[in-house]
Amino acid sequence: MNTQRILAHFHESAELKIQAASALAQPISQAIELMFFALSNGNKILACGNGGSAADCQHFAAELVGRFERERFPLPAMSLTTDTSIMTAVGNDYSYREIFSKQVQAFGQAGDVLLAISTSGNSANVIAAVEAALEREMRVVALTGKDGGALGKLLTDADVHICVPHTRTARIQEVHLVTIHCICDGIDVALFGGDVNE
Ligand SMILES: O=C(CO)[C@@H](O)[C@H](O)[C@H](O)[C@H](O)COP(=O)(O)O
Ligand SMILES: [Zn+2]
Repeated sequence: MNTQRILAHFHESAELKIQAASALAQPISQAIELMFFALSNGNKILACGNGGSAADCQHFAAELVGRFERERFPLPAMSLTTDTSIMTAVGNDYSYREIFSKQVQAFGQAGDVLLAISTSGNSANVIAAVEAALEREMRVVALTGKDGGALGKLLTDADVHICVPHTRTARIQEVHLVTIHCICDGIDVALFGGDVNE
């Protein structure tokens, strides 16, 4: 295969990351503060998203419960994308739209944070989860792209919207991943101070 396409992917991805950094640094910093505040007060983080974003949720939860770059105690984060019995039962008996919102209603408590990931901001099940979270007085950190979709419009001033300025799903997901790593690093720095890579 012509390597031109491969080079184009790398270049577009790298250029977007550089371009998005200045726009996203502030909301990412707010997301770190919001999550650290919740964790410091005995609250937890729930995460939901579809497809590649489901994988991102699991990646994030693994880094909080296990570790990111430093040894530390486990932090309470849970991906709502992993229990196939819950998801198939709710999807089958109710609707696919409710597979995350029912779990938010079951596990979410006031003060918890929902990490809602959707590149379009228009996935009905992620939107329903955000609505359920807001009803429970949880805070929301939304990772989106494009124009933030319907999800972006639901958020309040107490929530954080990290909207990647691009239209291509794959590129948006790649920026979501570096954002997740920034958040994990920021939580570690908030816990322990400046780190090895400063
Ligand atoms: O990873 C990819 C595409 O790169 C896909 O699996 C993608 O995540 C799925 O099509 C999702 O259903 C897209 O949903 P969303 O990001 O618009 O909420
Ligand atoms: Zn993907």
